[in-house]
Amino acid sequence: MTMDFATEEGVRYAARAGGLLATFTARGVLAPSDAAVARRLGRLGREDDDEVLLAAALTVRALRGGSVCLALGDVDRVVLTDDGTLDDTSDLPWPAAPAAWAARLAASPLTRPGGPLRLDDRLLWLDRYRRQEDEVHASLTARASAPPPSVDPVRLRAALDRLFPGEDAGDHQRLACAVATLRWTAVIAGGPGTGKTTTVSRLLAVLRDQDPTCRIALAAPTGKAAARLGEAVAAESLPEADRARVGDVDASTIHRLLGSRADTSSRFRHDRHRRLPHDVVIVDETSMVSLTLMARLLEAVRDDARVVFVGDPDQLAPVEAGAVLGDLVSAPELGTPRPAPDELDAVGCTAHPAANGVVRLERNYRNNADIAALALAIRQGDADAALECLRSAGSLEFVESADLTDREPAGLAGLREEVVGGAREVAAAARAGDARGALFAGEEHRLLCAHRRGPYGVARWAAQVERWLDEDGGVDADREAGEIWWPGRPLLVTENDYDLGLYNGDTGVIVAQGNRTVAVFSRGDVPVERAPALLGDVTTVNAMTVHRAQGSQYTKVTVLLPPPESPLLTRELLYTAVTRARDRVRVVGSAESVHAAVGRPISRASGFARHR
Ligand SMILES: Nc1ncnc2c1ncn2[C@@H]1O[C@H](COP(=O)(O)OP(=O)(O)OP(=O)(O)O)[C@@H](O)[C@H]1O
Repeated sequence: MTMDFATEEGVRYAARAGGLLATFTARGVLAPSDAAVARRLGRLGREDDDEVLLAAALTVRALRGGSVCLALGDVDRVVLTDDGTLDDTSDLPWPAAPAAWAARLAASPLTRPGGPLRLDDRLLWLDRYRRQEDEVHASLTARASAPPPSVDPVRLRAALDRLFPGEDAGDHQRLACAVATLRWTAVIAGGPGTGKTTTVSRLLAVLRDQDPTCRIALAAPTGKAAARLGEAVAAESLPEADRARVGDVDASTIHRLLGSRADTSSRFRHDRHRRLPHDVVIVDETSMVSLTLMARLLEAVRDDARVVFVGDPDQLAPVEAGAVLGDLVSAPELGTPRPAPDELDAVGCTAHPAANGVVRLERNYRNNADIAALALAIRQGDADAALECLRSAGSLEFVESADLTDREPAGLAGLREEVVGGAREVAAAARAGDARGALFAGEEHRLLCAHRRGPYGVARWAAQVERWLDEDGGVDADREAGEIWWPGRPLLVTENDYDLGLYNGDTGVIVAQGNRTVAVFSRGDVPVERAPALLGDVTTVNAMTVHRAQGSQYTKVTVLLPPPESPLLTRELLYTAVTRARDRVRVVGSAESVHAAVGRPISRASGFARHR
C-alpha cells in the first residue's frame, strides 16, 4: 500500500491523532520518530484512536530501549531528558487501565491478522518482531525435538580426558564440551574469566576428533569480538595432535558469515533457502546478539548442524531489541533436552547442565575474588551483600560521599590521581615511541558512566578529566599546543572500518615514531599501526559508557553511578561495569543507587517469557 500524506483524509487523520502523541512527544516520553511511525500506521490502517496510536508509538520506543514488545501494564513513566535529568511523567494523560487499553487495541484494525501490530494478552508487538520471535522459537523447538547428533562416546570420553587433564569429572568446562557435542543446540554461559574461550578452543578439538572434516564457523556480533575470539582460539595451548586437528579456524562477524547483501541490510545471502555449509556454528558474545540477527542466523543454519551459543547472560543486552541469550537461559523450553545422566556418565561427566542445554561456568580464573564476590551478589539481587562487599575494602572502594553534581566533587582525589597518573604514564610511553607500553598503560584504568549526558554522563566527566589534566600541566605539552594527534592521546574508534581492520569500540593511542606520530591499537601481542590521517571516526576517550565497555576488561575500573531514579541504573549495568575490572573497582555513588541498581533487573519485555 502506498501512503499519501497529502490527501485531505491523511491530513485529517494526522490532525486527529495529534493529541496524545503530541503531548507525549513534547514531554520527551516519545521521540518525534516514534510518533511519526505511529501516525503513519494510523493513516495506513484507518485508525485514529489516540490511545491505540500511543501504544503503537510506545512499542517503537520500547524497541529503542531493547524490548521486543510493550507490556501495557508496565510502561516506564520516568523519562531521561536530553540534559540528563529525570522527569516523572505520571501527570500526563496515560491510559487509565491496562485492561481497557488492551481492549481498545484488540478492537483496532491495526491488530487484525495481516495488520502491523500484534496483541497477545497485554503484550503488544510490531508484527515483524513477533514473527521473528516465533521463528526463533520454532527453530529452537525443532532442533530440540530432532534426534540428537550421532556421537562416538568412547572417542568423546578419551578426547575430554586428554583436553581436561587433572580436572575432576564434575568440571563444568568439560561438561560444556560434552553437551555441545551431544546436542544440536547448547549454551555455554559464564561471566568474564570463567574460561568460555578456553572451552571453545577445546570444543573445536573435540568436534574435529569426532569428525576430522567437520566445517566449523566461529562468529561474534562485532568485528572487535570476532578478532579477539580468533586470536584467543589460535593462542590456546592444546595437545599437539589436537592443535593439528583444529588447524586454522577463522572467526568472523555474524553479518559476514551470513553474507551481507548490497540491496538490503536486513536480509543475507544465506537464509532458509541457501543454508550455511557449516556443520557447527559457534557464536561468542551472544548476549550482544539482537532478536533480528538471531532469527536470521537460525534460519540459515542447517537442521543437522550444531549451534553453540557462548556468552554472559547477566551482562547488558544489545542496543537493538531482544536479549535472546537471557531468554534462552531463563526459558528452558527454548533450549534442548538435557542429556540423560547415563549419557553423560558414559563420557565421564558427573555434573549435569543446570537446565536443558545450558551449562553455566561458575569458577572465575581471572578476576580477583573480591570482584567475583561483588559480581555474584549483584547477579543474585542481594543489595545488602553487594554493599557489604563494597564496604569491606580489599580490592573494592566505595566513595559514598561525593556529590557528582558539584563542579569539583569532594571525595574524588583518588580518582583524580588515578586518571592524571595514568595519563602521564601513557604520555611518557607514547613520547618514547613505546607502543605496547602506551597501550598497556591506557588499559590500566577506565572511568565508566551509565549516562552519556548530564551531570553523571560521559561528556561531562570526559571534560572533567581534561580539566584535571590541564591543571596538572605536566601531562603533555603537545596537547596544550593544540596538536590533534599528540602522543598519548587515547583513542576510541566509533565505526567499523573493515579496510583498516579497526572496529567500533577499539581503543588505541597516538605514539611518537621519529618525527611523526602513528595510531596504535591492541591486537594480540603485536599492536597494529595506522596513519592518523587515515582514521575515520575516532574520539578521545577519557570516559566511556558501560555499554561501550562491554567485551573489554581493564586492570582497574571506576564506576560513576547516577541517582537511584535513573532508569539506566539496572542490575545488568552495575554487573557489567564491575566485571570490566580484573583487579580493582571503585564505585562512586550512594548506597541508595546501589540498592536501586541491584533491585532492578532490566525489564526487557519479550514474548519468550510466555513460554516460561
Ligand atoms: N580450566 C582452567 N584452568 C586454568 N586456567 C584456566 C582454565 N580455563 C580458563 N583458564 C584461564 O583463565 C583465563 C580466562 O579464560 P578465558 O579467556 O577462556 O575466559 P572467558 O570466559 O572467555 O573470558 P572473557 O569473557 O573475558 O573473554 C585465561 O587466562 C585462561 O587461560
